[in-house]
Amino acid sequence: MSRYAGQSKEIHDCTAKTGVLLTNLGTPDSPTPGALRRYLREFLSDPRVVEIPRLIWLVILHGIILRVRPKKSAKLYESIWTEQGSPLLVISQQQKAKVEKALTDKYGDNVIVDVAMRYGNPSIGNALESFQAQGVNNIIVLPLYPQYAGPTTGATFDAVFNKIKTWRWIPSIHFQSSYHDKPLYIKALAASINNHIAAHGKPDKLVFSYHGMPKYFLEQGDPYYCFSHKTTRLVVEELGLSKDDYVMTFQSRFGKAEWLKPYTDETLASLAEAGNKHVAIISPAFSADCLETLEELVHENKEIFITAGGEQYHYIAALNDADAHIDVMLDLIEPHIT
Ligand SMILES: C=CC1=C(C)c2cc3[nH]c(cc4nc(cc5[nH]c(cc1n2)c(C)c5CCC(=O)O)C(CCC(=O)O)=C4C)c(C)c3C=C
Ligand SMILES: [Fe+2]
Ligand SMILES: [Fe+2]
Repeated sequence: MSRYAGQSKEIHDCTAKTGVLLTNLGTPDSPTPGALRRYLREFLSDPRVVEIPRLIWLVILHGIILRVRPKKSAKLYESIWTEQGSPLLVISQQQKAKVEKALTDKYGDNVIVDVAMRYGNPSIGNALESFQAQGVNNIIVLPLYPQYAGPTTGATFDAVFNKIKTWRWIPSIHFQSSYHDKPLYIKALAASINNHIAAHGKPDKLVFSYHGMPKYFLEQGDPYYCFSHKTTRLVVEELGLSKDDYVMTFQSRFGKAEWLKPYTDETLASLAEAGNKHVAIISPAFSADCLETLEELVHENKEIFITAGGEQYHYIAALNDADAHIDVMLDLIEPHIT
């Protein structure tokens, strides 16, 4: 058996064919403790995600976390699960269908589009194998994380490299590392906030809540914190907001280490205690609604705000498969189609 995977000679002289791979983080196959254990084991074993010394982490992961967390997380996933499956996967498939339609309308079958998850299914490896079998010789990888972070975008590129390094013929490949400051993305967020304000009125505070990460990632040189601040600054400028109109926070803490601050839950409680009655919250780091928005932002944090004296709490949905969001993706993809 050969060391590298090759293709049949028939596709060696085929015309240029581009494969566009949209990716997101991953989600369990079902909202059950067993599926959660498999998913969390793969996700949390990745050194890109948890960087504490390997041996110590594996003891904590297998000895404590994988015994406790799957049951707790399964209940949360159950509360957001839909008939079609996990919202993150369902929305990712809707995004893929719209991007595929726009690109095939314009480029015919010279472009194919697929969606994959970094952890769990559908896998990045299978999507790349399918590209290879279809004679793709130009690959565009678009991880749907607007702000580059090692644990998300970096980990995605690892998976792509690991697959492609087994191929005999390596195609042209474009990785979209970040798009936190791209004008169409900023305008799409601003328009979504404006639509929300038109429907529900101007909040006392607009909260920009980003998925958090341990502070040591920032100290070791990860740009996510700074990219997130840049996104907020550009959206605020686009909306013409003043300093008192908004706050920026980080959510979804996990584990004992210090994470990026200020924390979303603590900030919401202080905002209510300080007399803010009405907040609207948006989470620009999520390109699709998922557990961290539909459970944590829609329910958990609302309860915190209302219990602390707040009255109106609104979550502004992720850009999901909105046309303006599909345009953001097309704008990132099209320059790299050959
Ligand atoms: C353990 C550390 C974690 C880091 C670092 C982290 C970074 C990070 N994550 C996202 C986006 C998503 N995270 C999601 C789920 C999720 N994240 C963590 C932990 C870390 N994330 C856990 C343990 C989980 C699983 C859910 C749970 O058990 O609580 C998801 C998927 C949600 C879904 O619907 O399936 C996304 C998307 C970003 C952008 C990010 C960057 C800093
Ligand atoms: Fe996460
Ligand atoms: Fe969470």
